[in-house]
Amino acid sequence: MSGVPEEEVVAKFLDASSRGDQAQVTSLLSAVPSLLERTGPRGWTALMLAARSGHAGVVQTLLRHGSDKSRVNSSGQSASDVAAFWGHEHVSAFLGDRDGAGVENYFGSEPLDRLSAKRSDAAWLEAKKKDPASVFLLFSDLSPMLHRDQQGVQHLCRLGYEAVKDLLEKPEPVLVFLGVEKRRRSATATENPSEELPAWFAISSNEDEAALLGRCPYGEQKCSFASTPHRDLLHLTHEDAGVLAPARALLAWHQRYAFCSTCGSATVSEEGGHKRSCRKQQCPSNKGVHNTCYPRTDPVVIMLVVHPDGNQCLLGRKSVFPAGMFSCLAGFIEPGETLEAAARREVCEESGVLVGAVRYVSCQPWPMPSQLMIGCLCIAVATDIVVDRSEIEEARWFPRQQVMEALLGAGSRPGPVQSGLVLPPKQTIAHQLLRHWISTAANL
Ligand SMILES: NC(=O)C1=CN([C@@H]2O[C@H](COP(=O)(O)OP(=O)(O)OC[C@H]3O[C@@H](n4cnc5c(N)ncnc54)[C@H](O)[C@@H]3O)[C@@H](O)[C@H]2O)C=CC1
Ligand SMILES: [Mg+2]
Ligand SMILES: [Mg+2]
Ligand SMILES: [Mg+2]
Ligand SMILES: [Zn+2]
Repeated sequence: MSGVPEEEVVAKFLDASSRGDQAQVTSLLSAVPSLLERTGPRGWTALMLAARSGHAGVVQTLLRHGSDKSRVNSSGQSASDVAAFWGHEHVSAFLGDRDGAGVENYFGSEPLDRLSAKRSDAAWLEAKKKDPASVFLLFSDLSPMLHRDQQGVQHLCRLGYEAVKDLLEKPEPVLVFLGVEKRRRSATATENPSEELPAWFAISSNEDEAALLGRCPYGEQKCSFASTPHRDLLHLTHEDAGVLAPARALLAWHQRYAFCSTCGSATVSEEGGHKRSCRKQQCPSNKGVHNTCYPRTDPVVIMLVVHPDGNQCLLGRKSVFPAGMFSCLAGFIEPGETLEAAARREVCEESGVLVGAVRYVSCQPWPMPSQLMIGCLCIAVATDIVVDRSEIEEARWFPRQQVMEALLGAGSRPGPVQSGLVLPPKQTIAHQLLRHWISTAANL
């Protein structure tokens, strides 16, 4: 058995994978390694077939041989999607990927341990600020300083204490303690478990941007400040995006809450930048429990509404979207409202469609400036569309096939695809809700 494998061998290999016959899978692979990525009907690989039947041993063998877990079948489903649909959680655990597509939403990773108890320990915070191992992220008007590495990947610039010392010495610098690095699970035996890992801070400055770039450790040519946050901040690594989300939301809050909303006096930053208290001692906001001194997070519900026929979904477009782009409907949750009620109200207000069941799927911090996007899948009970033109320009039911084709075409940047439909990029929860629907619909 050498050269291009015969169809018969391919069929035997795919069949062994579906049956969970690990011995046969291993022996066929060692004789013909190129079998690994061969596909059967509708683009199903051995990995997808093993995942569908929950054969963890075969899945691990195929992954060890280098099977590509990001590959999708002709319906746009990955092996991880298939395993999740059939409830094989033990299998989807090793098929999950952390860099974009599945399990974790962009802006949602938590690479730092927030250590909230240390925020009120002024001496500890002071020592951490001066620690040469500490990392400072520098922001100018809510834009972080970024640098591009040789592979073209964008990172947050990590500055040391010496580079920002003078900014820290200014009266009341806008500084936020973000947390300390998490200990890596593969810590070596020589590592001291009680040793503290580097602390991270975000600092905002209104100094001239060119002067700030001069502080960059990578050389000012390689660094820049993001000019269009909604676009430029979507191209960081997953971990950097997870640090940026709280940093930007907190700095935006400091920028906007310089005065007490109860009495109008100036406020002062406390607790490592996680609280702003009124300077006037007798102010009611300084007594009892008040939410005026804590950073705000605005809950927004975002819905993928599915037609009762199960084969179409409702998408809308705002007039500011790029040509051809449609996305999930979304709206702020109002005080005293459940997320289910908000989902039904926003869909009805914006499109006239009536929603029945609402099911939570996943959420995403959205630091522009401080929303928490709560993603739901909804089932429509009345499908006539009457658009509220003051909120959205158009809403339409899109067939599953068209969404699938557009998803396959939607990379990290929106771009026209054959179907004419442009979807938001994979870093948005809107995109992930669409993927979720496609992967849990027919053909599995
Ligand atoms: N990550 C993603 O995939 C997506 C994120 N979004 C975000 O969700 C947010 C909300 O979606 P919209 O359709 O605009 O909401 P929406 O349908 O509730 O309409 C927005 C209007 O609601 C009012 N409003 C009520 N509470 C508000 C608050 N706390 N802050 C600001 N405005 C408030 C304002 O008049 C505003 O113009 C957007 O700002 C956008 O940033 C929206 C869609 C996709
Ligand atoms: Mg609305
Ligand atoms: Mg809306
Ligand atoms: Mg609204
Ligand atoms: Zn006050």
